[in-house]
Amino acid sequence: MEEKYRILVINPGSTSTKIAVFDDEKAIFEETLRHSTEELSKYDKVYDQYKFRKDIILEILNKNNIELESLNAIVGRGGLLNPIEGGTYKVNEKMLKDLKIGVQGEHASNLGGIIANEIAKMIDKPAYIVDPVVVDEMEDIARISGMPEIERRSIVHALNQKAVARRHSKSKNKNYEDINLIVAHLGGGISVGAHRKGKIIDVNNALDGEGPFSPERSGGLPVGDLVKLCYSGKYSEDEMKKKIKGNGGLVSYLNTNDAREVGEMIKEGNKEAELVYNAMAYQIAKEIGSCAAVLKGEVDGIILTGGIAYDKEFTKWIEEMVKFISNVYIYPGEDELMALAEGGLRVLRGEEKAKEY
Ligand SMILES: Nc1ncnc2c1ncn2[C@@H]1O[C@H](COP(=O)(O)OP(=O)(O)OP(=O)(O)O)[C@@H](O)[C@H]1O
Ligand SMILES: CCCC(=O)O
Repeated sequence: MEEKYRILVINPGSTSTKIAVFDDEKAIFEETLRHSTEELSKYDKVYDQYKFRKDIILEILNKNNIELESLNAIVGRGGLLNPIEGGTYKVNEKMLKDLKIGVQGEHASNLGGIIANEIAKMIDKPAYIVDPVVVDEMEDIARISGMPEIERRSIVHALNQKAVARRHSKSKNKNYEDINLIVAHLGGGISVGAHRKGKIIDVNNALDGEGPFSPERSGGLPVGDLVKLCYSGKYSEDEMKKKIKGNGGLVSYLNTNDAREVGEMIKEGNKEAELVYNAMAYQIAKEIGSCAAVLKGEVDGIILTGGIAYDKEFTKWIEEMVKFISNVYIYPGEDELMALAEGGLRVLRGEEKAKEY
């Protein structure tokens, strides 16, 4: 009989930690632990939160009668490590060091590998991360920015993009590694990736001012005007960074990062809201068009996923602009916990070898 595996998965976000325990592909419980600004403001750095978050996870496992010893592995969401190719990675010392210092910056997901490792150590079981946001499968040609001092980087919702792309391929009885897809993750940040035969060969950097604007990020900007604003004396460096990430996009025009609220504004006749929301769809469609060029027009499907993909009117605007390229498929929301479990299971079952960071 086939062996069964029990996996704890941990997905730390900026204001929450989502956890679940899976018996093979079946979630036996799932919980979102919310952290108030007050709780988190005690900590200077993201890394300093790890013990606080780990202790709550252990408490919840205990409350749900999950014996730590019953777990076969712990899988955390991977963070801003050095660029790596997609897959499941064993947490090792070098990774822990880079997650701790935030080698490419601070991000709540840096805690995923750290907490997974801490819990795994208690029971002498392996800890893994899967498809972190730094998955980098870009081709050399895509790295050239046009200014030698600046190289383009891949920062992408790889976990959800790859999980949805695999799920879609399976539904079409194809291997992800045999087809070409364009995947647009429409969340708080937006990344649009060109997937060629299982690799994301180009994508906009979703954290740092590339691609479409998003609910709270500016996306790409006219650079001359941006330089002028930086030197206008009106804003500090931190304030400028905040205008690009955090207070950019929908927030800067409409004072909300909630696409549902924008939908309500439009229903109430707010013309500015309509124009701005429409512009976000327009920029996403343009980015999909760029990916189609990267894939030389050989596109087996366009996938829209993430929270905003629930908005049928919004996805219709995009579809109208890009359906000439390929069929559009909608996978609303994200299933990152399941994606983490699937990544762990592929290794435990010997279908994939864990990679070394
Ligand atoms: N039913 C819905 N209809 C329209 N928009 C929605 C719906 N549900 C969520 N959203 C929007 O989706 C956005 C958040 O998406 P999501 O939850 O994927 O992002 P996140 O996990 O916070 O960030 P990220 O995906 O960048 O990691 C918000 O703007 C939210 O308003
Ligand atoms: C791709 C970066 C993840 C995020 O939106 O924070």
